[in-house]
Formats: sequence, C-alpha cells, structure tokens
Amino acid sequence: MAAIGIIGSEGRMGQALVAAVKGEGHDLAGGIDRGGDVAALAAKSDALVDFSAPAALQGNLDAAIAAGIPLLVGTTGLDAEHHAAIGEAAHTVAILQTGNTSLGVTLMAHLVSEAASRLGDDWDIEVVEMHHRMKVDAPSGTALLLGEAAAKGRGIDLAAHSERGRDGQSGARAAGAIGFASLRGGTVAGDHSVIFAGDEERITLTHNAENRMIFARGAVKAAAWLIGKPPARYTMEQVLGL
Ligand SMILES: NC(=O)C1=CN([C@@H]2O[C@H](COP(=O)(O)OP(=O)(O)OC[C@H]3O[C@@H](n4cnc5c(N)ncnc54)[C@H](OP(=O)(O)O)[C@@H]3O)[C@@H](O)[C@H]2O)C=CC1
Ligand SMILES: O=C(O)C1=N[C@H](C(=O)O)C[C@H](O)C1
Repeated sequence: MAAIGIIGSEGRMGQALVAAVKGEGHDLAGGIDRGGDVAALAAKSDALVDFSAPAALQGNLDAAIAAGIPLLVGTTGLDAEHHAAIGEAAHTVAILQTGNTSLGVTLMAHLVSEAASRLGDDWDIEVVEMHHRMKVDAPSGTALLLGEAAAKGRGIDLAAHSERGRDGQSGARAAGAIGFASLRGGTVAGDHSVIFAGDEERITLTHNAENRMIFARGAVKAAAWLIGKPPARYTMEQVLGL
C-alpha cells in the first residue's frame, strides 16, 4: 500500500484518480490544485500523479526531486522544453510521462507500430481523435503518441512528416505524411482511430474510452510500480508488461 499524492485533484481526471487510489488499495496522501503547495504534498507522498496543466510541470518535477519520490505525468499539451525537463529530472528520480495510461491504448500503439512497419509507404496514415467540449489541447496526447508509434514503425521522424490543421487550399497529401484531425464535442472521454488507407482498401484501428476510470486505474498502477525504481524515464509498456 502506497501514499499517492494527486496534482489536479479536483479536475475531471483528479476526481477519477481519487477513486482509483482507493480502488487499487492505496492511501490518498492528499490532493492539490492551482495555487496548492506541491512541496508539502510531495513530503507526505510515496509517489505523485500529475494530471493538471503544462505550466505546473516544472514545479512538480522540482517537488518530486526534492522529496526523492517518483512522478507519473499524465498531463498533455507538453512541448519540447517540457520533454527536455522531464528527461533532465529522470536523472534524479523515476518518471513516467504518457499521453494515455490505459491498457487498451498502450496495446494499440504496439499494433499501430506493427501495421506501419509491415504496410508499404503507399499506405497513407491518418490519426483521428474526438474528445469532450472542454479539452484545451489538440491534437490529443494520445493522437501524438499513436502518431509516434506509426512513425517508429515506418522508421521516420514524426515532426518531419506530420500534416496538421488542414484548411482551405491545403494541397494534395504529401507522400509519407502522417495526418492528424481533431474533433471536439459533448462529453466524449476519448476516441482514437488510426486509419491506414491504401489503394481500394483501408484498415482502421480504434480505441474508445467509455469513461475516465480506465486512465485513472492505469495511472495509479503506474505510480505504485514506480516506487523504489532507480532514476530513469519509464513507459506504460514496462508497467503493463507488454
Ligand atoms: N494521460 C492520460 O491518460 C490522460 C491525460 N489527461 C490529461 O490530464 C490533464 C487534465 O485533464 P482534466 O482532468 O480533464 O482537466 P481539468 O481541467 O478538469 O483538471 C485540471 C485540474 O488541474 C488543476 N490545475 C491547473 N493548473 C494547476 C497547477 N499549476 N497546479 C496544480 N493544479 C493545477 C486545475 O485547477 P483549476 O481548475 O483551478 O485550474 C484542475 O483542477 C489534461 O492535460 C488532459 O489532457 C486526461 C485524461 C487521460
Ligand atoms: O483531455 C482528455 O480528456 C484526455 N486527454 C488525453 C489525451 O490528450 O490524449 C487522454 C484521453 O484521451 C483523455
């Protein structure tokens, strides 16, 4: 049994995480939101779970390092500087950052990578996601994670091959591109499809999140798994043994 501290505890995910901590048999060390004292939370936690906002990341990394405890980062909308900061902190504490903590998406990323590596470059890859009307970042962290998996399977750099935000006279699709499209509306917890479009045939891999508990349970499992691990950047594949 571990004491888990939640950053962003009153948010949509935070409320699911509070339930999951208890459901997974752990103790809730406490929770904070904007303006909360993350150092004090870290001091009484065995691990921190962060589902808040990108602006909170550096303070959360600093608090985890000062307390010598692991950090699970589920917050999305992170940029290259955030990822560099996570990489730096992982020299000192155990960290896992992912755009999706569910078992289903972690497995789907493997399937996407496998399909991308087996299908030829003439199969166009498009990533489509739909989320609730309150989501503030696009493409979703999961869409980017799936795009990275496809790029890895193809042996290409995602940043150099992304097509995002098509509008107007956007021109024909670039050969080898990985496209992204984001839909927003209602209360959708998170739907993701990766479409492999060939000549006269298509393969679509889809994951539908029916509620936030799938993310919350995965995040709590991962945070507990990180406790006692040496400093490094870990993955959900390692946590789930995939
Ligand atoms: N990796 C995964 O599997 C998943 C990731 N997510 C990601 O988790 C994040 C949160 O999503 P969601 O719960 O829907 O968002 P919400 O807006 O509902 O919740 C965010 C919470 O974080 C708080 N917060 C904001 N800034 C800070 C800060 N500086 N320090 C501490 N707390 C802060 C907010 O407080 P206030 O309201 O006062 O601003 C709010 O309570 C998003 O980035 C989302 O994409 C979501 C689901 C699954
Ligand atoms: O903001 C959300 O709600 C979600 N965010 C994550 C993402 O950006 O991929 C994961 C999940 O799809 C829900």
